[in-house]
Amino acid sequence: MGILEVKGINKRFGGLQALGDVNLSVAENTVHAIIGPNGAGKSTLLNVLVGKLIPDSGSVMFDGQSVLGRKPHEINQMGISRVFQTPEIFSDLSVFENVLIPCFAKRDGSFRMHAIESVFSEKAIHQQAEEILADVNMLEKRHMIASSLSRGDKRRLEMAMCLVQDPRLLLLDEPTAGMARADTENTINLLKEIRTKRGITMAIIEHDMNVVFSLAERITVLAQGTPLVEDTPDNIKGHPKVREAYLGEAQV
Ligand SMILES: Nc1ncnc2c1ncn2[C@@H]1O[C@H](COP(=O)(O)OP(=O)(O)OP(=O)(O)O)[C@@H](O)[C@H]1O
Repeated sequence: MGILEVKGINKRFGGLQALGDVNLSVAENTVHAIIGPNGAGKSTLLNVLVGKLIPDSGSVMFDGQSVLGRKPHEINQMGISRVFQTPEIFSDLSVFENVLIPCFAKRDGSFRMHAIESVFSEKAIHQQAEEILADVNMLEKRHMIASSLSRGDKRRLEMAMCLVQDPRLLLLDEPTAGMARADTENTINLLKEIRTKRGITMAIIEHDMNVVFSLAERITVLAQGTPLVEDTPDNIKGHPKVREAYLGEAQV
């Protein structure tokens, strides 16, 4: 039984069946890639998982609890975080200030403080922000303005902000889209580090097969809204059904 269990998901947009009977099981503490040609339904599936889209039928269970019908922020509080193609950071603020924002938001969202406790908690929050920046190897860049970072480091910063919430499942939507090689490598290493240090389960949508094969332990191939094959990267490589699905696109 996976930490994420998707069963029989169907989603239509008018006459178009974007998802047709999608089943997916993501095991805890693994990196699971969802790949497939353009229009296969990958983003639609991700949007269902984070509560942005309501499917016509099916179920989504996270750690034994139903996700469907919950609002995106409630799903986030359950421990599911999504990372978008473009890092969501505050460009005009420093690296450190960026990480302080979710730290304070977490404190203020969880309980009210008396003034004296608030002062102590502020120290603790600064320490927490430093620890998280150290975790993603960004402590030395804490005073830099976020807009001046490389794309790979922007991704590192965003990931630090995301880690404040202590997610158990990270959903990554093409995390290296549009990146130069060096930034892509930076991001692959970042995700490997987070996986090793924190054991966070990851489901990743990605077109770059180098990224997929560097990170994934399981791969599900979607085509026309339906899972074609689910297997290990070695078995997916050169799989005839996968080649057929990708005909005319990037080689797998
Ligand atoms: N809001 C929407 N309204 C109508 N059709 C949609 C909507 N969102 C997606 N679709 C259609 O559903 C199908 C699946 O789209 P989706 O974006 O999930 O595919 P994808 O696998 O993520 O593709 P890509 O790799 O190009 O991002 C496509 O045919 C798309 O045009």
